[in-house]
Amino acid sequence: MEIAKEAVAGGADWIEIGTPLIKSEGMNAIRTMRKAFPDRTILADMKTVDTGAMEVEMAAKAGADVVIVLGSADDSTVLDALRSAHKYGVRLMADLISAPDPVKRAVELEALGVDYVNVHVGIDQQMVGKDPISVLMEISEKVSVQLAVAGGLDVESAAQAVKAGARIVIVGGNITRSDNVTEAAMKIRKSVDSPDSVNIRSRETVDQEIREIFKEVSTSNISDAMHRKGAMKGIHPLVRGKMVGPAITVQSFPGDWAKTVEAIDLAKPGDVIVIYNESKDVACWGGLATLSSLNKGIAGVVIEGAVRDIDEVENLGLPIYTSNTVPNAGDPKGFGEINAEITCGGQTVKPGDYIIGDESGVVVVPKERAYELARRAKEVNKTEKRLFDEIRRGGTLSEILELKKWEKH
Ligand SMILES: O=C(CO)[C@H](O)[C@H](O)COP(=O)(O)O
Repeated sequence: MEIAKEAVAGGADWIEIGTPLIKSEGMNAIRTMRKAFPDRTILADMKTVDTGAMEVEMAAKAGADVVIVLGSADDSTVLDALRSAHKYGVRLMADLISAPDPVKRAVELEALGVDYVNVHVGIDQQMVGKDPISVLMEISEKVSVQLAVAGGLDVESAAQAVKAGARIVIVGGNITRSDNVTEAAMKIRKSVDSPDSVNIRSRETVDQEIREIFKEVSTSNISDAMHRKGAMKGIHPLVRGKMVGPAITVQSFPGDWAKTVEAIDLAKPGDVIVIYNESKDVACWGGLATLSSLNKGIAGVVIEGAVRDIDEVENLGLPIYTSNTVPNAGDPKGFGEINAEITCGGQTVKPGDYIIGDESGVVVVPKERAYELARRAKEVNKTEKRLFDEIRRGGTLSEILELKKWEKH
């Protein structure tokens, strides 16, 4: 309710009751919003896939103005939903989320008679890099039904969507999980009203985007996004500083520091050297290796094993995370391997996996899922910002999360 009030203050015309809210609170979510916002259009995202007439009737009687049916539902469901919508005086929007051929289906849905077609890329799909704008452009050339668009829209993509022909712009997380909902809604409003005034930046490479996001979020955000996995055990910051980069791995052996130091020469600027050395009593890393790493532009070092020359490495400032410190080193014997799969801090690390370190410790993100997990961590980060904002206003975490209600039963 607070978020809805703040979004309306920022210029939102419609209030969408999202599917998760409908699933957790049922039709009462629609009734409550209807009562609180008598002059706003209430959109009920039922995502109906069967019993179209019954679900439209429920939402309409609770106070919705527009009800969403899944575009990929059977024609019989869409048609019966439409009959019910006409009977109860509401409008029907068909949502193209996950439709196998969205362009073809949009044409069919227009022919079936829906009031709106929503070109929608779902939240999970956004996390793997999909966005709705290019499909929207294609669809808007083929239909004249009013088009809505949704799927991770922000100030820039909202403007692009309007220019591509969208009449309704549905924005979720970039408003609802902002730490200033009113301001976020105002910015979207402005971009929808004057799309030509918005400067569209060119996109970074995927690797740049991953690094940028991991720099913005915390290791705790990332571990949450990985369902509490990915954190190294027993590895702590020795020289503090945010560290982000792909791993170059080193498997070394007690008393030997040859491979740990040779890895510096193989590493590229921005890499993180991740070392497993069995010995907690003989150092495999020290001040000279640290200075060499700085010369190569390495982002940081993680060592399950021991580091020495602590005064020097602290002064040099390269982020180092380790399990132990000792004064004595071994010798460069030459055992071990560079860029083999290793275990460090209890986590499997492959070359190229993303390694992120901060005050809380180190997490490992498998390279195959780096983009998705960066995006998901950013969502966790946004949610936490919103929670901080609500707690600052005087609440407590358990009140805001309704912890008792949502404990596992
Ligand atoms: O229907 C939804 C998810 O299925 C969302 O409401 C819609 O995608 C808008 O949210 P966001 O802008 O965060 O994608």
